[in-house]
Amino acid sequence: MAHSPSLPDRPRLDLDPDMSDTERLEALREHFAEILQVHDELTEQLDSAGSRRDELRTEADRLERENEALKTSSLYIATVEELSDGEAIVKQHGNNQEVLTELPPSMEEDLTAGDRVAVNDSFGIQTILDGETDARAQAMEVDESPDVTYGDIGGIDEQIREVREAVEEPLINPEKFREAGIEPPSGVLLYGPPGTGKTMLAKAVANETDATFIKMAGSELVRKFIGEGSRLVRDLFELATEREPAIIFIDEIDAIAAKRTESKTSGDAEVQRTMMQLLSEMDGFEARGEVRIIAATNRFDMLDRAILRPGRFDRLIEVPEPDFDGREQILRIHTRGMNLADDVDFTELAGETEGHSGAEMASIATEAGMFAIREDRTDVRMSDFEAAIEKLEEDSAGDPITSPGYVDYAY
Ligand SMILES: Nc1ncnc2c1ncn2[C@@H]1O[C@H](COP(=O)(O)OP(=O)(O)OP(=O)(O)O)[C@@H](O)[C@H]1O
Repeated sequence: MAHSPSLPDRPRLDLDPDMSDTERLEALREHFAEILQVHDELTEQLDSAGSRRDELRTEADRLERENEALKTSSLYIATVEELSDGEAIVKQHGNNQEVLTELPPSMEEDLTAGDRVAVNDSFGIQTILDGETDARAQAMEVDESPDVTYGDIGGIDEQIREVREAVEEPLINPEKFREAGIEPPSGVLLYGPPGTGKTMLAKAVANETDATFIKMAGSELVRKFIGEGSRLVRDLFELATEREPAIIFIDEIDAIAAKRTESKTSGDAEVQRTMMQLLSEMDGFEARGEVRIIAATNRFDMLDRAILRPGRFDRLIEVPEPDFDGREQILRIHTRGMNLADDVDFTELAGETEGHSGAEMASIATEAGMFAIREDRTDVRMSDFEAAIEKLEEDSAGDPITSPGYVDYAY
């Protein structure tokens, strides 16, 4: 904080009774001059205090605006663990951080331990969530306008064409199908190894058709929302109908639609109920208008064939690992914004990355950029890409899931 400047000393007037009139006059003149000087100094201090006040006012306005923005920004989800005397211990979901927070008086009566609440950055409780809103919000990722385009996806042009034909056409030109007297595919299943662009494809279709993208992960339904699976599947289709045109994307569908014999959770009636709900939603699908459904799996071999019957996921599209040209294209896409040195040779890099997925090609590009930054350079060189490939191979050597040779699925 700035200190206030000290005030000038008050001028003293010392008049000696023995002074002559001339001396008195001189002393008075001097005193007057001193008073004028003090006056000037005080005026100057007043001016600078005035401008400091203006500065503080601007700062206060800015803080107020920031405060408003904070109040309206995103909230975190937490669970109330204990309540006592106007205070509560809440535990934030995700990072499990526990915090003691003061209760707003208006909420004291309504809150009980175990309630789920929305808290702001300073853990102030903003609202009490009902269970339904909370699970729905957590289980589904809703994106009104995803920004992925077909141009961002490399090496799977044929798959893009097939998805456009099966999902985009029926949404944009439904009359074409009516006139030709054919039913568009009900659901599209994308299958293939991890990180090959399946999610990107679904997002790009939503973008291209101005549809809302609604994603649900099968594995989360089984792991996180035990007992809520079938209700959430119903909610998923309900939400899509509310937001149509919409693309429903069910990732890792094998988690809820595995063959009984192979599923680890085969005995789990809950998983079975979730799958039955999905099938019944899909069977009543035609009436739903502008909603299209895409699912993805890395484990095609595990799927219960019931979900592949006509009227359900009846268009299967394999999304394989990128080939030589695909890897080159993906690298080009992910280095579009980079400052590349002249020696970067994409063809050579594509040759050195056999067996790597699209996601791995993307991480090679990012890692190469990091190597350049670490060396304080702004251009990314061939040697950075080579170091990035080496790092990726070292990192995945001990990890059978991401290592290039992983072929645990059979089609
Ligand atoms: N064909 C591709 N073209 C460009 N980038 C790609 C491609 N495939 C993967 N990527 C990169 O990898 C990331 C992950 O890809 P995506 O989520 O689409 O894979 P996925 O097939 O859905 O994987 P998973 O089966 O693990 O869910 C993308 O965000 C993108 O950066």
